[in-house]
Amino acid sequence: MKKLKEVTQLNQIIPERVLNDGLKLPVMGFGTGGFKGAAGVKVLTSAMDAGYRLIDTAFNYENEGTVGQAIRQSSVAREDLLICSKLPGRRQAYQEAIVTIEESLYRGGLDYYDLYLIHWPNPRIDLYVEAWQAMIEAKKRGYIRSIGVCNFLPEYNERLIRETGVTPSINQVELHPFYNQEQQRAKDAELGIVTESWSPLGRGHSMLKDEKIGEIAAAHGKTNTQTILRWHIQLGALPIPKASSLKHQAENLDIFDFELSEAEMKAISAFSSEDGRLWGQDPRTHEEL
Ligand SMILES: NC(=O)C1=CN([C@@H]2O[C@H](COP(=O)(O)OP(=O)(O)OC[C@H]3O[C@@H](n4cnc5c(N)ncnc54)[C@H](OP(=O)(O)O)[C@@H]3O)[C@@H](O)[C@H]2O)C=CC1
Ligand SMILES: O=C(O)C(=O)[C@@H](O)[C@H](O)C(=O)CO
Repeated sequence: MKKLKEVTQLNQIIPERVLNDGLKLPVMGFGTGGFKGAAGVKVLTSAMDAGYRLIDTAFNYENEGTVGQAIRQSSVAREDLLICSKLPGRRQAYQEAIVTIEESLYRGGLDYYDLYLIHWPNPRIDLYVEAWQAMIEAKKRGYIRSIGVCNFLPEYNERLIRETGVTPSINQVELHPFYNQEQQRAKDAELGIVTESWSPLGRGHSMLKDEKIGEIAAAHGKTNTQTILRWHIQLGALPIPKASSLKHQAENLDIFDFELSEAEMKAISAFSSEDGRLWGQDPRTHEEL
């Protein structure tokens, strides 16, 4: 793997990678679930000003407006930011999906989203292919630059590709040391899809204080959180940690000057188990509307 430090450009804290449709994304983004209103705007402008460029929101977070307001207040130009939102499960029927994407744009006060993802597959309802067709159309209309999915098992992605000929650029899935998604990552990579890690820190899980991870972290003069984020990057996954204080935001950005060894990577991956999903959200059965 090319050392990430080598590909970092001037004035750009986070290195970039290229998606299968040519869109360039920072290798780490910023999660926004729960950041709303004036307090949310403050957190988000702080994150943008600190160096985060890829911002992850969703129709269902009810904070696309907060994200839009933060964009207008931050020191960063809109075109230098990559804003991602998501289509809720209850809006997967074709026409509803188109209108929802338009509504997402109005909520954010934006002309376009850089990325838009199907939030959950909800296979029982069986509308995700129709939703995908709407996303393809929304991209053609210029509402979205790049389209992807969340929580899609390999068979769901294969079906999208088979039935529409269009491969998602991103698959955002639960991924952290307790659930390292080894098979999902391999299959995403085979299909040319970048795996993004949601809840990359397990939402403040005890892994942030774990002694074994602490020993690895100490060997590099880093914190557990930095070590876990670095593990995501070296796996080839794209983490989107959330952090409410500038202290944590800055700490989480400071991960591009060290490299974990193969043994250290393996030791962190070894926390994982088959039932390691922290909230039991198996996309086969877990539905979100
Ligand atoms: N597509 C999907 O289905 C899903 C997508 N997501 C997306 O993923 C994003 C990230 O996941 P999320 O569930 O929010 O949780 P994370 O795994 O990002 O964890 C966030 C928690 O970690 C803490 N934290 C962050 N940095 C540090 C640090 N340096 N030291 C100590 N604690 C720290 C935060 O505390 P503090 O605020 O005090 O810094 C917060 O409590 C979401 O916000 C959302 O955008 C999430 C779930 C599902
Ligand atoms: O945060 C998200 O994007 C979700 O999909 C959440 O609903 C998450 O799965 C959750 O918090 C469920 O309790």
